[in-house]
Amino acid sequence: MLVAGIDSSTQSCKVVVRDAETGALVRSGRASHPDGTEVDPAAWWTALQEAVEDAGGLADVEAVAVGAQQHGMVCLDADGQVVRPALLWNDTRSAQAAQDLILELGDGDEEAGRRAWAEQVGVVPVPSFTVTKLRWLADHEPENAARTAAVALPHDWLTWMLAGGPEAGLEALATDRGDASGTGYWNASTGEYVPDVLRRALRRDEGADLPRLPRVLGPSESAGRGAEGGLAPGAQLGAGTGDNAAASLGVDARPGDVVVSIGTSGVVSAPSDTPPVDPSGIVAGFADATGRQLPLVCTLNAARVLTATASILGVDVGRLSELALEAPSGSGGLVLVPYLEGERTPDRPGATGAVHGLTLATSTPAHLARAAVEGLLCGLADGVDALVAQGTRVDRALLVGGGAKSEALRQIAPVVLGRPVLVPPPAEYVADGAARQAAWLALGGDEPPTWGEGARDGESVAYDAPEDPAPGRAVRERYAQVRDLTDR
Ligand SMILES: Nc1ncnc2c1ncn2[C@@H]1O[C@H](COP(=O)(O)OP(=O)(O)O)[C@@H](O)[C@H]1O
Ligand SMILES: O=C(CO)[C@@H](O)[C@H](O)COP(=O)(O)O
Repeated sequence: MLVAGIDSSTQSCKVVVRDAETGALVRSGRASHPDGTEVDPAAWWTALQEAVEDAGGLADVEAVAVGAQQHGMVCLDADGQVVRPALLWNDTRSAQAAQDLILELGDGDEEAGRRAWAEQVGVVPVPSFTVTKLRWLADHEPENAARTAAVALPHDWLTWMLAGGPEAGLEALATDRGDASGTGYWNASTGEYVPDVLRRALRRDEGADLPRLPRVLGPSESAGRGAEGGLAPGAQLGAGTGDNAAASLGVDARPGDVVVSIGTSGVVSAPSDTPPVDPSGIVAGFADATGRQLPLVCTLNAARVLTATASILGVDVGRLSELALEAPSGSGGLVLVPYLEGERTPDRPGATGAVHGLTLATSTPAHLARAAVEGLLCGLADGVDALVAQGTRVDRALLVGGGAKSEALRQIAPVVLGRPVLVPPPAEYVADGAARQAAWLALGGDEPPTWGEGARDGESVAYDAPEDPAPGRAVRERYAQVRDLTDR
């Protein structure tokens, strides 16, 4: 029996077809997404069609599930038509909205507002979260806000499109705990939507209608069947989930593991039984795709820091990695603060990147290459510290995402993170997690199927934590000296 998993992420769409019982890879496909932080969902649908075709079609799969970039705001009108292009997780135009929503919940007191959000919703708004995008819409495009009859996320919308889209009706919209927890109006601790927050975001009066929200399915529940004549005709549709929850399932993260994902975003997340309550907003109280919690820290700048630095140096990312490994640990004091798209963690949506510590000695391509890798990792190491401060056990890091292909990043990660790092064989772990969820739906049972070594397309590579933690500490201390010397 075959199942399929989809990863509709920021930069591309990937499809894997795997054996439901063993997890063995049968075939795969991919297609690119357009650039930009505002994207017409039709582009995701086109890319999914191309990726499915590249993967040899889905006519023979029993079940399919979609993992996708989190938080994107997809507004639908009463006929199921998209109201405006989706605002993505890395679109920072709702920075003021985030600030306003914090202040409003605290009656003008920011600290009280942060505490109220952390306790009542499990997250403190940053511009990534859907709730802040809805407030932006209400303030800047009130006609579009008024036309919005339903709000979905990228994975909800793609799953619904597989089920027939507008013909299936808005009532067919479904989501899962993992992605719902990234909206800012669903609480992962209670498992409930928080309608008052949605009402507040949209500035709708008490008693006025609220847009329809997708039904929140359990981890192995069905979202219906693929429409006849569609991309996956008759296939069972899994609940799907956000890409980070899917990656956690795909890589089979266990307590003690922190998944470090170097994609467009940099993410550290760890499966847990305890929802975090972090008024600083650094650790978001998200849910996972197995029924548990997934405390998570996310930066806006990760793999693209490497491509941007490679472009400055006029080399490719392979050469960037070689250069980085030629420079000394700490890059001779050269630090690259990688806020190239503004930053979410720390919450500095208007910040820009910076280079500190240029001297004649550090003015070399190798020093800059290493500073890029170290800067990117220092931001993530701060995230790991924040997870630990919330009581999360972190024994080792599992490195995934496109940037994990960089040998320099692999070798420097244990130094900066101060922990052993395991790099699973290169694979599409988000799509794999979605496929495992689809297999769970198709096969039944209380737990997702255990996929052994047969599901792995290669060997994991282990990088030990350094015996001497001092160089790693020095890198982080130097980074901390200059991290905040940037505009907001
Ligand atoms: N060998 C490599 N070294 C560094 N970065 C790489 C390498 N291979 C791919 N990447 C980067 O990985 C990113 C894509 O990773 P991916 O996890 O698919 O991102 P996303 O899920 O956000 O679409 C791209 O920015 C690409 O440049
Ligand atoms: O906003 C977050 C997590 O909160 C991002 O992780 C997005 O989910 C996009 O992921 P990638 O495309 O970078 O994988």
